[in-house]
Amino acid sequence: MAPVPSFPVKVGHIDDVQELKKIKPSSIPERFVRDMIERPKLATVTTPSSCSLNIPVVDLSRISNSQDFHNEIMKLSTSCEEWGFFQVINHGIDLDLLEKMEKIAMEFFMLPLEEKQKYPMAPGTVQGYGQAFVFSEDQKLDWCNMFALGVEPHFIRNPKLWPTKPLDFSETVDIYSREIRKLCKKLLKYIAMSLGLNDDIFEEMFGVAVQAVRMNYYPACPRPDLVLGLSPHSDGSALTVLQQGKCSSSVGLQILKDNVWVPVQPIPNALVINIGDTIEVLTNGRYKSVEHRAVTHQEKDRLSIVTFYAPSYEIELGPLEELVDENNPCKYKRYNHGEYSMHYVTNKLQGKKTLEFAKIYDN
Ligand SMILES: COC(=O)C(/C=C/C1=C(C)CCCC1(C)C)=C/O[C@H]1C=C(C)C(=O)O1
Ligand SMILES: O=C(O)CCC(=O)C(=O)O
Ligand SMILES: [Fe+2]
Repeated sequence: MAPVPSFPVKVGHIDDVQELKKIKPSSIPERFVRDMIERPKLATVTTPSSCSLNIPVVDLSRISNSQDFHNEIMKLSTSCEEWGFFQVINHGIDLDLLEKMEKIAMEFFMLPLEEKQKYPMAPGTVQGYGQAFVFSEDQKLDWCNMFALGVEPHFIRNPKLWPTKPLDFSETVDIYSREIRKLCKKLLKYIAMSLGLNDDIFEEMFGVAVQAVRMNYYPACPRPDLVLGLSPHSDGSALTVLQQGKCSSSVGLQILKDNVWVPVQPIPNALVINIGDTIEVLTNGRYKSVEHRAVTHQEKDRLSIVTFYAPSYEIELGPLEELVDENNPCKYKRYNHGEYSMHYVTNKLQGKKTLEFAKIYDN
């Protein structure tokens, strides 16, 4: 079963940030204003050390070339261990398709509010148009409009939430998702190789993988120093593939490395990949599901298109025995992924707190 909370959720009024921007309020509504500790530091005051760091870039064409294979797989391994994030170039996905996906996502967000509200995200759920992960009336809100759809397997789809406008929206999401699915399978093979495991291990274990797509639209914000585009979180997926909008050039994604928020500089035509909680658990913490967030910009808007790729809800998982020994004692319990998904989607985004579900604390 797809994870859906069964309890009633009262979230209060949630302002649509695109509409807010149009009425130009004299101040930012209180529900969006973050406590001091959470507020992002603007680029001008970001420490120089964090600015000079860049997440690694993995070139997939080098992995399929026998001469470069070893070095590139090593780079993939270091990226997953030290960063939990990397950008892939030469990923093989048709650039026109990426562009088309960006175009239809943008066209959707530019529709009148009444049209978008035909596909509402019900309080406490994660599919449709609105704000996900809001569970109470006093919870702070993100400066973001989201539109999310379950894609695979088909039973997680809610056909009522697939828009009829723009006309080619659903077809494009389907074609795009098929290509991203192939990429995820390929990446998981390489990740398995980088760990010295059988390259089919994840594919065989995952069953029919769950796949969802979320489009995040962050309008420009008059006070980016007070708000967050997206709250800090780690992803509950095995892998996440993130496409940053080309038209919107603002840098918005930040990852937490050694306690510093490091901005991810978009590389044209690259895709950002991050390790999700499932791979952290399976690798017994060797590959990290890293906390990340999005910030907004005073003048520029930003779009991101995010695919979550995860095992079937039926599977039981825990650290792979090959990655547990006396030097690396088992850090996570075994659990059912459907239960983890339910836990993930019924809790607010709060850094790495959701993964506490699986942690063993006594070693
Ligand atoms: C920040 O994370 C998410 O929005 C998210 C949601 C994914 C989903 C949908 C949009 C539709 C129904 C399925 C699913 C829960 C996957 C993250 O996805 C992660 C979280 C879990 C758990 C997971 O498996 O993928
Ligand atoms: O917009 C971004 O860059 C971050 C999106 C993200 O982390 C998510 O949707 O889970
Ligand atoms: Fe994320």
